Parts: sequence; C-alpha cells; structure tokens
Amino acid sequence: FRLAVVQLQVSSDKANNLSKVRRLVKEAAGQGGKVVLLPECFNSPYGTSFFSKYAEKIPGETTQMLSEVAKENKLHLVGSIPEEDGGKLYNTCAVFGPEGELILKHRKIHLFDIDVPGKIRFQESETLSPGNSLSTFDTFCRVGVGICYDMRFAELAQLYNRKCQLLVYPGAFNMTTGPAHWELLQRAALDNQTYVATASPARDEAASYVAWGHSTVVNGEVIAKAGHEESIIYADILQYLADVRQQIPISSQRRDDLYAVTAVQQGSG
Ligand SMILES: NC(=O)CC(=O)C(=O)O
Repeated sequence: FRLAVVQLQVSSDKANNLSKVRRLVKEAAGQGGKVVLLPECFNSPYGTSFFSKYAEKIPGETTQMLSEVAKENKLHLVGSIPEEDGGKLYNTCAVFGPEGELILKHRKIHLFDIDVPGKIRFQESETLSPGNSLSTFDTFCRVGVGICYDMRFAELAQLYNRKCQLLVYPGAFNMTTGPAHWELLQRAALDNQTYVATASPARDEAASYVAWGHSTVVNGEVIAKAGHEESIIYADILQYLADVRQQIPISSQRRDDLYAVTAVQQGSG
C-alpha cells in the first residue's frame, strides 16, 4: 500500500491549517495514498505557550475535520493535536479509518523535557500530561503509534516490533536535535526490522520553535525524505519486511533467557 506523509507548513491560523490539511490529504489520495500521516500538533504552532489556546476535546473541530477527510478520501488518517480532557492537556495522536471512524487516540507517553545549555530548553511537562498506554491499529499491516520524543525510547519500538510492520511518529525535532538525531533514530529501526515514518511540520524560520522538517520513511534505508519546505512524500510499503525478517531472523534468535523488554501495561489496539 502507499503511505503518504504530509509535511505541513503550520501557522498560527488554525482555520488555515485545517483547510490546508483538507487540500493536501485530497492530493495525497489522488496519488494513491491509503494511509496519510500528518505532523505533530498540526493545528497549532509547536510550543508550550500555544497548547492551551489551540487544545480541543476529541471529538472537536479538528478531529471532526479529520473524520470527514478520512471518509471522503477513503483512507486512514493519523496526526497529533493538543487535546484537552478533564482539565488536563495532552499531545494526542488521533487515528481515523476510511469510514470516518475514530480508531484510537495515542497520548504522547514521553514528554519532551530537555535542557541543552545555549541551544534549546523545552519543557512539555510545564503544560502537558503524559499518556499511559501503547497504541497499535490495523490497516494493510499493523501500525504502532508514537509521538516525536517517544521515538527516542527504543524499548517502545522493540515492543511494537513484535506485532507491527510500520511505526509512525508525528514529530517536530528542532535545529539542534534534528541534524543530530532525527534520521539516525529512524534508521535505528533497522534493528527492529520495521518501516518507520515521521511527519514534521515544514520549517518556519520566524516561528518560536523552528522545526527541522525532513519528514522521512525508512526501512533501514531511507526510502523517502522531504526537504524543509511544505511537501508530500510517498513510500510504497511492500514485501521487503517479510523477506528481511526471513533472511535475517533475529526475532527467533533473541536470547530471551538472558534479557527481556516487557510491557508493564498493554495499551489500546
Ligand atoms: N519535539 C519532541 O518531542 C522531541 C524532539 O524534538 C527531540 O527529541 O529532539
């Protein structure tokens, strides 16, 4: 099946962000996209000072639009927004199916709290609460869902790998961590023998948080990669995994008698 990744130029105008998503998802569907991935917090500028203003309940205005667009174009649609629920805010990825149905919500498990002196300090936990479950859904293959900083936690990818063929991460790395780690982390999935797709906002040099861009799809090799401007990239998810898993059968060669990665709680999906 064809995966499309929309690298949206997110602005402070929510209505404009939503109308561009409608147009770009339609364009992706016209190119055969059956699963479409949108960036982290695609309806809002990325930053702790914006989350409460742009947050919505699910269902709400933005996810209603996602539901309609998924149904109109008969595809799976994945993307994160700031969510408000019970007085708390989350960074939540909603997944809609081709009938417009909400399949799952994944709330970012690992909040992006870093302090790199002289470069970047970002503390999502100042405004957001973490999610508490792993999330997978079934389409043409089984898909594991994480959001941005979740990608840094190899244990999560290892757990997903046991049942998934594709991992998707709406994300927004920045001009410090992007060049250093963005592609490297995705390519590390080589060890997990899965496809990995990331969707970043396009770069806006005038924004308070400048996203790295470079949305990417890898299967160990980089098979599709955007620049830093608004664009859609496509990747055909093929037989590759079955072949490589058979040729290099690490899943049956693991030394479960020596080490283990275990989920304490099972999540949705
Ligand atoms: N934005 C994030 O959640 C993570 C990020 O930018 C990084 O890990 O670097």
